[in-house]
Amino acid sequence: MTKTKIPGKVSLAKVFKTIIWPRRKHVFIGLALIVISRLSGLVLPWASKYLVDDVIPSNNFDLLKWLIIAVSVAVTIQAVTSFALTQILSVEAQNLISKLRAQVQAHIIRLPIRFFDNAKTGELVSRVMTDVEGVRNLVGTGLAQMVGGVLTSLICLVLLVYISPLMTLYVLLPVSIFGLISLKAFGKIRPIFRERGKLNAEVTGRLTETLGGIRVIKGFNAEDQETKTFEEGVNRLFLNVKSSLTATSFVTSAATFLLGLASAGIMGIGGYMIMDEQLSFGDFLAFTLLLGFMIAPILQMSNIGSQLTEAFAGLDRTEELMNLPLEEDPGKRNITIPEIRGDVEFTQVDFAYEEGHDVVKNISFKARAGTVTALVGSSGSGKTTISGLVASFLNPTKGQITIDGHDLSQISLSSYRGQLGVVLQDDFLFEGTIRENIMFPRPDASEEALQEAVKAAYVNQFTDQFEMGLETVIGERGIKLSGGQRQRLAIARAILADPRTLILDEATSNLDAESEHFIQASLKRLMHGRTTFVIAHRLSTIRQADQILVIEKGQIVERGKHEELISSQGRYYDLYTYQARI
Ligand SMILES: Nc1ncnc2c1ncn2[C@@H]1O[C@H](COP(=O)(O)OP(=O)(O)OP(=O)(O)O)[C@@H](O)[C@H]1O
Repeated sequence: MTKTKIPGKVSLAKVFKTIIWPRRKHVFIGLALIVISRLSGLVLPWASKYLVDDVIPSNNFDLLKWLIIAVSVAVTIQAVTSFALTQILSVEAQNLISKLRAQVQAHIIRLPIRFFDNAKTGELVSRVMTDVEGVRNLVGTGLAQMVGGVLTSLICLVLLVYISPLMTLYVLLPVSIFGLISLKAFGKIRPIFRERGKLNAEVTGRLTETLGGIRVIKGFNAEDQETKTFEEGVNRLFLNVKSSLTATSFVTSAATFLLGLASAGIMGIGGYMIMDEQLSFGDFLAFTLLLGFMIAPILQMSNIGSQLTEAFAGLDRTEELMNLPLEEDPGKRNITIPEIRGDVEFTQVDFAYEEGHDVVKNISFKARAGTVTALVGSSGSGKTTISGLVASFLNPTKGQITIDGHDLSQISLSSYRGQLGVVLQDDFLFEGTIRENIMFPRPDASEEALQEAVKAAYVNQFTDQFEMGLETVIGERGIKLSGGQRQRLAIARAILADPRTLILDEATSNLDAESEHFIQASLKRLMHGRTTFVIAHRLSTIRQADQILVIEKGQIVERGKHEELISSQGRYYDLYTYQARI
């Protein structure tokens, strides 16, 4: 095989150790079956020799009967073994694909938020679903066919030599040339396959975004633009496939030509030898048939070779992802907090998305357990970044954040986030029922708890009017609900999750007075008794806050309660008066 020679992240040894060896039972059974299958396949050509040389000339009906029985048994064995082979190997390969997909998904979902800032969703989807598919060629019938093919070729070779060493020698020359050509060709194809995986992911990624943003695209009449971008993407994909097709078709044509040449030669040499009585008719017939059996797997090799190349290219890309370090590092995050009170403290915290460009600087404040801290300030001042630091989505580049006195960077994320709740502006709702969306952080919550949350967030105010009530399906991202309804649903979800610490990014949408009233009331209920950080846009929320932090250019420029800040007539007063962001 050519694969070991090509520089790549996944070596043949590693694939053998991690993918093939753990499935050795399946692979060995598969190989045994393929050997049996191929050996029984040889009975037919070998029987022809006896038919022509022994049965026909001497009218040997008894031998004819045995020959037919032998061929029928062999054909039956062949059929049964190839069926069993597919069952065992293909099923195991699909099983492996499912496991790998689950592993890759589990890894990706545990990568830090920063990874997702720089990745396209659709591209990641393609990496989970498509990149691992190639392994079916490693565990599935691809590898078995290849090994079986090599074996059949070798056995045929021995039989060919036995029949006529001279003709065999003549055949081996073009076959060796073909072998060299295909080795070279597959060396060229692997990088093309790697590139194809990348292109495929890019094109799928863009398409997913386009479909997700269909309203904006239609709103700006940008359909043509999007179609053009997509066409460019699929065209690049086409060019990639085309270049690999050129290499594979070259291999196939080379095979046809060289092997055709061999057959013509055999005709000549064989014909001459029969006339010269060095070779019997039966031998000639068996030689030609066996030659076919020897060559067929070699031809198949070009196909299997590209399948295996594809498998390796996909595994390379998967390996790249699996090597990315996870967000949760048990070596570093070794404090488990079973139950938090919710005292949060920032001490001289800096954070930069890009090295050297601090987005928040020297942030110090205390948020006592159960209090509400409102973050206000103009757009881009760093409010979301600070709340991301509280959620540990981001880690300070300098300074320290503590929860109940423990350094947040050392607390195990699962123990912390299990007690954290987030309600974001563009909240995550998925295709499913209202009930499923509310229960998703706590799928085992009781019906009473659910009903309580539904009431506390005034969700029943609108679900009662739906024919299906809580069982109403809301469409992808909650598209079938109004903005206010979506907010209430997200609040009900957080109430049901009952977190100790809460991050709330208030939606800015202007709602009618009644909706506004329900949302204010449900927010009040949600924030009660929890350490809350709220990026606040509602005056009512800000008035309730125990402390307001006014953020400008990543720094706290003012702090205090609403009345205090109004009376000091500083930045907050300006914001409040001009209603710039409040
Ligand atoms: N993922 C990111 N990568 C690089 N820079 C970012 C990223 N997210 C935010 N920034 C930058 O950090 C700064 C602060 O952004 P942040 O989102 O915290 O502001 P904000 O106060 O929440 O703004 P808004 O009220 O408009 O949501 C901005 O200048 C923004 O461009």
